[in-house]
Amino acid sequence: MRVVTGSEMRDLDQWTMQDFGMPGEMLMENAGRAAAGRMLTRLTLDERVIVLCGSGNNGGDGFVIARCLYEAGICPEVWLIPEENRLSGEAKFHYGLLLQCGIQVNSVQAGGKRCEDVIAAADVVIDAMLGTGVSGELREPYASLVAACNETAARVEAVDIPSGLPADEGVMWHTAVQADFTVVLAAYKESSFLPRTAPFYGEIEVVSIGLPPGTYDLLKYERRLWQRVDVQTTLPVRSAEDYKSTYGKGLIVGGSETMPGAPLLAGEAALKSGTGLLTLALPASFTSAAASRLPEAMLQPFSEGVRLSADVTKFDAAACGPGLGRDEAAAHLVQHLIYKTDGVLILDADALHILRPSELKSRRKPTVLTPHAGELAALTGLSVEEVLQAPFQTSFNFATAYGVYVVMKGAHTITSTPDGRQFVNPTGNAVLARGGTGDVLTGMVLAFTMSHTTLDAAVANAVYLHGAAADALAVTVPPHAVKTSDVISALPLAFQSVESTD
Ligand SMILES: NC(=O)C1=CN([C@@H]2O[C@H](COP(=O)(O)OP(=O)(O)OC[C@H]3O[C@@H](n4cnc5c(N)ncnc54)[C@H](O)[C@@H]3O)[C@@H](O)[C@H]2O)[C@@H](O)CC1
Ligand SMILES: Nc1ncnc2c1ncn2[C@@H]1O[C@H](COP(=O)(O)OP(=O)(O)O)[C@@H](O)[C@H]1O
Ligand SMILES: [K+]
Repeated sequence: MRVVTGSEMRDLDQWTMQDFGMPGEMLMENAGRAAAGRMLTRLTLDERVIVLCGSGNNGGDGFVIARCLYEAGICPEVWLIPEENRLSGEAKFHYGLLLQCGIQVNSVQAGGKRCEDVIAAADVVIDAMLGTGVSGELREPYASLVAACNETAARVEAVDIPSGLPADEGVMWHTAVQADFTVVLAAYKESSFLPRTAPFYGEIEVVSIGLPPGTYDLLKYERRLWQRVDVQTTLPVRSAEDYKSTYGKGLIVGGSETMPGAPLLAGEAALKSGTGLLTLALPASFTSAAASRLPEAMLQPFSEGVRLSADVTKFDAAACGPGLGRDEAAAHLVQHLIYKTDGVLILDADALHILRPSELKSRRKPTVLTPHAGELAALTGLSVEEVLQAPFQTSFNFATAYGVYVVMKGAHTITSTPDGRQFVNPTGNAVLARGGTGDVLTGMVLAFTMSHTTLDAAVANAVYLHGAAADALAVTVPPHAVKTSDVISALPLAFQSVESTD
């Protein structure tokens, strides 16, 4: 399932109409009919339904939806917001069809009965006022109608985008319809994954509108949801012939006097995600505690302030950062790993604060960075607010500029590849909003980079299953009564959830 910007969506529509030859009226019929189909699964014959139609193509979808509801025996009250003469193109065509069916259309501009009062008295409001074409502050009468939608007790179902909300990240916006459901046309829009804008969508359903196969390949960059089926088709199957080294030799470097637990969480997660041979490089003062907690791991003690004695070239993959601290010795360690490791290097937590980004360009083997918004802000010199406003662009820019994978963590983690593709993660919940869950992810990424055929799948699958473990926990335990190591304990449930055939 693709994730697009407003302008990419317009390109897709244009290619479908001009190059593929599908008339715009047909595309709009497909869109409206598909949206109506979803809405009809919730509508009952006794509900008072109002369809609000704007002047652009989103309004055109509203005319089609109204006609489809009539076909199904539901008589919505249709309201046209602009003057009739403002309609053009496909929207005008479908307005004409609606009138030919003998369906009455009320006009907001005509005066008399107030649309706001009808919205207040409705059971269901279908919001086809504004879609991807919205720009700037909402003008009247849209601003008042959006406010009325947000005051009514009715169920609000938006078409494509809740009116007023931008399709893209990074756009200033003012107010928007708070929908209960949004039937998204063809592809997710970026704003459905951003912390500030996602809540306006309510529950999202994506419908196909008949874009021809291969259309998405014409877009310059691939940006898509990483779904269960992707995990199912890329997760390696363990074979009876496997040996302990089949899944690689992994190294985790981290820990300091004040944060001894972080590398242990990463280590336990790596072991529970398939790693056969794991070495933990930790400050010498707590290796005995580590040995009793993780007897499966080998240990490389280092005295704080002293460099790592292990030959890092012997490892297939290394992860560095959890609990490491940010002093000069830690910075030397990170630099040492950047220059000396001969496999995949994963940098997380403190390592992200002390690395010099320019040094990443010297790496000949892949590098994976796993920052949250604050860490990506530190890496890029932007503010956290700027990163949160444009997570797609910020992580894309960093990944492509430095040739690294960037896993920007959040409620919808975005993985960017060095060549500019992006995968959005659908799993996870607020169970993960607690200290140490990022360390767990780091261990999983380490394990998966050594077991998977491609690094894209390794990173995206680790993120997916990390979230799936939290989802499995959330259905069995109240989210308050969880600690981070419970997420590791739930990993078998996460693996099972993708292995089952239902
Ligand atoms: N062929 C296509 O392009 C298709 C488009 N579709 C629909 O078309 C939508 C996009 O259509 P449009 O590009 O016509 O744009 P919209 O329908 O989103 O809105 C454009 C109209 O809104 C007005 N407007 C913009 N900003 C405003 C503001 N701040 N305050 C008040 N009015 C404002 C503009 O004057 C313009 O008339 C999609 O979201 C989707 O619902 C679907 O029908 C599928 C096919
Ligand atoms: N509300 C949430 N919904 C889904 N995932 C979340 C949420 N909050 C945090 N996460 C996930 O939890 C992890 C937190 O990582 P991080 O911020 O590095 O924590 P720490 O440094 O304490 O380990 C990330 O994988 C992030 O995507
Ligand atoms: K809308």
